[in-house]
Amino acid sequence: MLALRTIKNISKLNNTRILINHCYSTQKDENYTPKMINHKLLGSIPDYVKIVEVGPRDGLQNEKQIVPTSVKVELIKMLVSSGLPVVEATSFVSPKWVPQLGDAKDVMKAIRSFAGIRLPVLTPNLKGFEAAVEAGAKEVAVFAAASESFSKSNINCSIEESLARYRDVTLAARNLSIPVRGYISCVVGCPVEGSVPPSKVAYVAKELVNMGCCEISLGDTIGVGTPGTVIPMLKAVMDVVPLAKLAVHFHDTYGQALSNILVSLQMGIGIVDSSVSGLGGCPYAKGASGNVATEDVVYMLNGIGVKTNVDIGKLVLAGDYISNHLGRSPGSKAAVALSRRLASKL
Ligand SMILES: CC(C)(COP(=O)([O-])OP(=O)([O-])OC[C@H]1O[C@@H](n2cnc3c(N)ncnc32)[C@H](O)[C@@H]1OP(=O)([O-])[O-])[C@@H](O)C(=O)NCCC(=O)NCCSC(=O)C[C@@](C)(O)CC(=O)[O-]
Repeated sequence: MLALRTIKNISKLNNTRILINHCYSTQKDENYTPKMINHKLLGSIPDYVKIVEVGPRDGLQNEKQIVPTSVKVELIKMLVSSGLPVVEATSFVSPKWVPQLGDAKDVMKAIRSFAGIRLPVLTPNLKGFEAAVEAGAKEVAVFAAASESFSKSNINCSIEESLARYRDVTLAARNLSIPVRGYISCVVGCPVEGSVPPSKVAYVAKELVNMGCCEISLGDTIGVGTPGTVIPMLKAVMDVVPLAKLAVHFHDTYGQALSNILVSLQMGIGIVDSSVSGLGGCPYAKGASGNVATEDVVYMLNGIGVKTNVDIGKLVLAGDYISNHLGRSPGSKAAVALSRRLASKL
């Protein structure tokens, strides 16, 4: 495992980029519309990317060994301190289905007073929504799928039944002025059905927007996508949903996540989901690996001059903290390389 002193110095390696990030600290992510810049190598891309950190939820939900609530809370605190604008905190789902997140109420109660940060939680139905609001959640997310088989195995109902449930959730949320994000799983491939038609993804996305979801996160749940399948899917969704509402959510099973993110940026998308240290995987998507690592995303965005406001050194510290707890090496190549590079200079 990496020495604390080593990691604490990583910020210095990225000195120039971090200065740029601090200059950008006035960026507001509410009602965020990407401002495009003409990149001399990559064409038109957003000048700022809003990173939605999903580590404490998507990252941990598949871990067999129960992580203590205090560790989850400390992880969220460290992620918040790195400058991330949104940290998805937990899920108000059935503890029988996802035992790891059975402490959602306690996590939410411990973090709800954190200032200047958005801490959404997943809610699969009205029961979850009501519990989340009672625990202090100010933002929620619903999660549908573009594949019938996955919908059934993940939330025990058909796509249409899930949309009906989410109409109830979005209506209740509107009455309380609570923003709702909509996830779509299996946007390019399903573990049971194989490839998924872009028109199906576009249909579900439009339904979620029509019921009031303010953002649509397009999830390659099993990480099978390449630019060859991601581009047609994004085109179909962009025909029916405003670009500013779209986020991408790539798992890195086949090592394609960064390429897929890059083409998404080139298509104008400015919101990217990722998980610290590459943690993650859906308990109902066998064989799927973790989400793309937040450290790797920030490293790439720093390298192409796209702002995020995130301090990569602090992010590496957070990744090391949770990896230490789980007893494994950090799952971010950038984190490992930055730490080694710094260690060799000490
Ligand atoms: C949706 C349900 C609840 C349906 O589960 P069900 O068994 O069909 O629900 P039910 O309505 O028949 O209720 C059964 C029991 O669950 C309870 N229950 C019912 N609702 C809740 C709730 N909200 N919170 C707590 N308890 C709940 C309910 O009270 C009852 O309790 P009992 O009477 O047996 O004691 C279940 O299937 C479930 O919880 N699924 C969640 C699965 C999950 O969390 N998957 C991972 C998240 S999605 C994901 O990771 C993909 C994503 C978003 O990251 C994007 C991507 O990568 O693709």
